[in-house]
Amino acid sequence: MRIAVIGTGYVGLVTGVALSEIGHAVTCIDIDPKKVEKLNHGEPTIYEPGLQELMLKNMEAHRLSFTSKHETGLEGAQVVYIAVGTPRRPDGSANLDYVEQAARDIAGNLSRPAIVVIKSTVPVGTNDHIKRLINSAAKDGIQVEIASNPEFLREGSAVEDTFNGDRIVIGTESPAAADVLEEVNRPFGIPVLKTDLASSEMIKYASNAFLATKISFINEIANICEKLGANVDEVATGMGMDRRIGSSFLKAGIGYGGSCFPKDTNALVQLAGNHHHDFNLLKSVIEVNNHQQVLLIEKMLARFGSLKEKRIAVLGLAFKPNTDDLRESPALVMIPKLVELGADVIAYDPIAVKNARKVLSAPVAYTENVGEALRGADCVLIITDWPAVKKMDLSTYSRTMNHPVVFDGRNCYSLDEVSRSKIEYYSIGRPSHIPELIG
Ligand SMILES: NC(=O)c1ccc[n+]([C@@H]2O[C@H](COP(=O)([O-])OP(=O)(O)OC[C@H]3O[C@@H](n4cnc5c(N)ncnc54)[C@H](O)[C@@H]3O)[C@@H](O)[C@H]2O)c1
Ligand SMILES: O=c1ccn([C@@H]2O[C@H](COP(=O)(O)OP(=O)(O)O[C@H]3O[C@H](CO)[C@@H](O)[C@H](O)[C@H]3O)[C@@H](O)[C@H]2O)c(=O)[nH]1
Repeated sequence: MRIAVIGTGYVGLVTGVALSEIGHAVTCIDIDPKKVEKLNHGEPTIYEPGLQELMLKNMEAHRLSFTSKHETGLEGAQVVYIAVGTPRRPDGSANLDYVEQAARDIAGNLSRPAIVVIKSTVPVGTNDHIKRLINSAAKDGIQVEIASNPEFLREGSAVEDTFNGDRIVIGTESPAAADVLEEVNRPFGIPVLKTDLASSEMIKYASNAFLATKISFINEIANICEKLGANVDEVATGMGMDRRIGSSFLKAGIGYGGSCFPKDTNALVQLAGNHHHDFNLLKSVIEVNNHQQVLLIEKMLARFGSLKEKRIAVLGLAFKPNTDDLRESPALVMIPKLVELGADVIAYDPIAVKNARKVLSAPVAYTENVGEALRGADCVLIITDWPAVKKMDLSTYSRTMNHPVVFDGRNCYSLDEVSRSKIEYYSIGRPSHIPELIG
């Protein structure tokens, strides 16, 4: 099948690479010529384990190419994926400007009838709107069918998720279009759910909202555990053993970040509100998450009285490990707050420092070496559960820091291990550890 993918962000690039890997001829189009130039040199524009090898393999096999010209990329395409951004507007709703522009680009350049597949996360009704937009503006009256095919990959494990997903959702108006897309995806060997457009669009928002709800739920349980002396990790393990509940997304911490959960939960609240439904449950999920991001700073203030001139080592900037993405990372809320409180911050991340320099204006020192961050620090704040942090021997803290006081936003260490160490330790939803003789 001849396929065009519009957008080479996370979703567009991984989709394009994966579709070429299963044998399709794919051209990825991006309006950013710098991205296209990099891609044409075999360099992915995102950090994603396993992506570059697959990309190079399929470029060499002439199944995968990149262009900044819609006319070239759309030439002969039978299926066109839209995978452009749908960022949050100030009121929380999804901004559809990029999707609409992609639709106009398709209308102006398509050379044959095609199925247009929206992979971007879009509010219910968008597929319908985009189909009308393309068909009313179509060059030479060329008409398209529309399909919703939401993406469920996670950053940091995008390649793995794409080839081992739980389901592929295909929403269409016509069974014929659904059959074509089922055929396109057949080599993945993943169960396909064929449904209508609106339900498909809703499955994406409902899935992200549900996962975010699980996280805020366990974070609230964590906050109660702290008051009662229980250990949230034990509680989550016990809950997760019930197959009706499931063990995933029950890891308590400083809250969810990333380019999707914050944006999509807000968009769903807004979408419901537009149709006179007050989505109170989801509003609370968002509120709990926002509060969770500052709770550890409150604990730091309770411990030290003031953070003025305290040297704080922040471990992790990315919103989760295995990505250099900082979009909606708790670091973007917590670091400026620490600086505002007068702290002297040195931030460690193995791969996200370059991106942090672009988006964090607070005066912060950066390092890609965890030891350098710890040297002479008065306390540590763990924001991302990077393997290098999780694997660290706890004696490193007591050997290198001024005072080994650790505020762990990701529950990286077992309390057993901590109790045998000399560190003073505060985590989420678990008893603190305060050894004797710490200043
Ligand atoms: N990032 C994720 O992990 C993830 C996972 C699932 C779903 N999604 C959804 O997928 C969509 C894309 O997300 P992303 O993170 O890949 O976005 P992104 O912003 O990283 O990338 C979008 C790309 O599209 C390009 N673009 C914009 N308009 C264009 C046009 N008219 N023609 C060609 N290129 C154009 C941009 O230059 C950019 O490179 C969003 O709706 C998002 O919610 C994202
Ligand atoms: O038990 C957990 C699980 C996750 N998180 C946090 O939640 C955020 C999101 O994590 P994750 O879901 O792993 O990453 P994303 O790449 O944002 O993926 C989510 O968002 C994507 C975009 O819509 C979807 O495609 C994925 O299915 C969905 O998992 C991160 O800050 C994690 O630290 C927790 O705090 N506790």
